[in-house]
Amino acid sequence: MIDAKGVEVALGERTVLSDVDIEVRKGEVFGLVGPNGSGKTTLLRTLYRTAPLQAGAIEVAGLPLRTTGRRRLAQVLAATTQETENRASLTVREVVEQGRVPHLGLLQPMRDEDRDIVAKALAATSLEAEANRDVRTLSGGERQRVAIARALAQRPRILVLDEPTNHLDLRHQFGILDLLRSLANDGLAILLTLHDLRQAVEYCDRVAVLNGGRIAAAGAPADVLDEHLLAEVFGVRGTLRHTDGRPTLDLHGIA
Ligand SMILES: Nc1ncnc2c1ncn2[C@@H]1O[C@H](COP(=O)(O)OP(=O)(O)OP(=O)(O)O)[C@@H](O)[C@H]1O
Repeated sequence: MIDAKGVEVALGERTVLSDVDIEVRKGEVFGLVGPNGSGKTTLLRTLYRTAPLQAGAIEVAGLPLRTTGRRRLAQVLAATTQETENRASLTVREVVEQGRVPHLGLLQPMRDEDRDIVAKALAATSLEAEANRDVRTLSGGERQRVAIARALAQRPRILVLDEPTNHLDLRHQFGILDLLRSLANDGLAILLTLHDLRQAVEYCDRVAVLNGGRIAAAGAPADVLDEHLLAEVFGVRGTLRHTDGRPTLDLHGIA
């Protein structure tokens, strides 16, 4: 669903990503992890084209990113960014309805099926009770869920999320991760950045570790996030365990 090869990105004078390959498949939750400044957000930004691709090639749902139109791209790929700030006076429902825009003709009003999709996106993110509130009055966590609801309303094949658990209390973190898991089980390809390596181990089918703009390792989290890599890349001590056949990560502090 996402096939990136040899991605190189420079911002200003700095080369921020070099020789990055990733492949995200239908039905999987793929985590991008790495220390601060390692290039995670930049890699996501290349996908929605707010960071320039100097070299390499990216295909999304079989479409070459360089030559695909904005609207066509938005029909297959939806993204939530760290900037969930909304300055206009819109209700939660109106923001989520924006997700339908790539599927409607110019000036075409919302159809019943669009309203139904919006209602489902609001329900999936537990926002039904907030639907008529002005988004500017919401907490950071509530806005995060609005951004996810808008992306879901786009009915994409690929969902890209930059730190979707940021600002969320623990219950809503697990709620969102469970939701993403079930969306992947239904066939969506999900690419997300995460800082919490324990969540990456528990929720991601595969991860890629970015370090200094390069892929340091990629694969199943239990194969990748070993003691050596945790110390080398993240500077922490950690141990992987298997409980009831599922991997979990214990972190013990600074290496
Ligand atoms: N517009 C820019 N101009 C120059 N350098 C930039 C620009 N944007 C980001 N960078 C640099 O690119 C590098 C990668 O940044 P990026 O935001 O992709 O990292 P990240 O892994 O998402 O970090 P974090 O975990 O802190 O969110 C950093 O060193 C950052 O300072």
